[in-house]
Amino acid sequence: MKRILVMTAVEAEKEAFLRGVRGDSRFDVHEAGVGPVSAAVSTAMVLSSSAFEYDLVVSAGIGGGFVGQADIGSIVIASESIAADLGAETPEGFTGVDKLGFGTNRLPVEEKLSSRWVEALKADGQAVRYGPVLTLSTVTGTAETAALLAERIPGAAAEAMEGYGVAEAASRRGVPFVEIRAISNAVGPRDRAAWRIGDALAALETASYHLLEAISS
Ligand SMILES: O=C(O)c1cccc(C(=O)CC[C@H]2O[C@@H](n3cnc4c(=O)[nH]cnc43)[C@H](O)[C@@H]2O)c1
Repeated sequence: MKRILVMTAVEAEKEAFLRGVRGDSRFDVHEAGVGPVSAAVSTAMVLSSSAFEYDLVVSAGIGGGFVGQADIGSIVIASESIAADLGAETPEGFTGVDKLGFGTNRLPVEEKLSSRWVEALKADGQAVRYGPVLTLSTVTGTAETAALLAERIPGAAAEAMEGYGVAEAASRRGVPFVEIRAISNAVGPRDRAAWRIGDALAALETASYHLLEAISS
């Protein structure tokens, strides 16, 4: 693999990723900003202006883990990226754009690489989960919303705010996509005191190191 574009929301995530890949020159890491729109626009701008042809686009950062799926400090590698609030509120509950007939709110990942990444992390004894990662414009802040999301998307492992935007931009250019989330908090009642951002950034650094192994195997 010759050239990999990595999009993080903020600088702290970018720095953690760069530490993990030991400055490997195949990686271009950019800050995308917080949220799906900023992430999509930033990714599209890099892809359209870069002198490089990228072999892979990665959305990397911290995220919330669904209780029972991904503990704080663990890693989630996305099995798919889901725009979980892209749709309509109806009397029967949320209906996604796919069911409304307006396209899709699920985008695929590069599965072989994602699986190799999971195996490399497991071989190193890291806590890792392979499952759907939700992209939302609003951070879940109640147990009720967390339960609704988990019911609507069985197996949902993590939520964040950028992955689907990055995936959409990559998809438009036909570039394979993967997403990694290092878990900083539990999805549910808002409790900023419970965040473990430092632990999540350390996990993100470790995980990015194992991406080196996954792309080489
Ligand atoms: O103010 C709060 O209660 C709160 C709780 C969790 C996350 C936030 C953020 O503003 C984080 C935004 C930033 O970090 C990613 N992230 C991390 N945890 C989550 C989450 O549980 N749900 C969604 N995004 C999360 C996200 O990708 C952003 O880049 C505030």
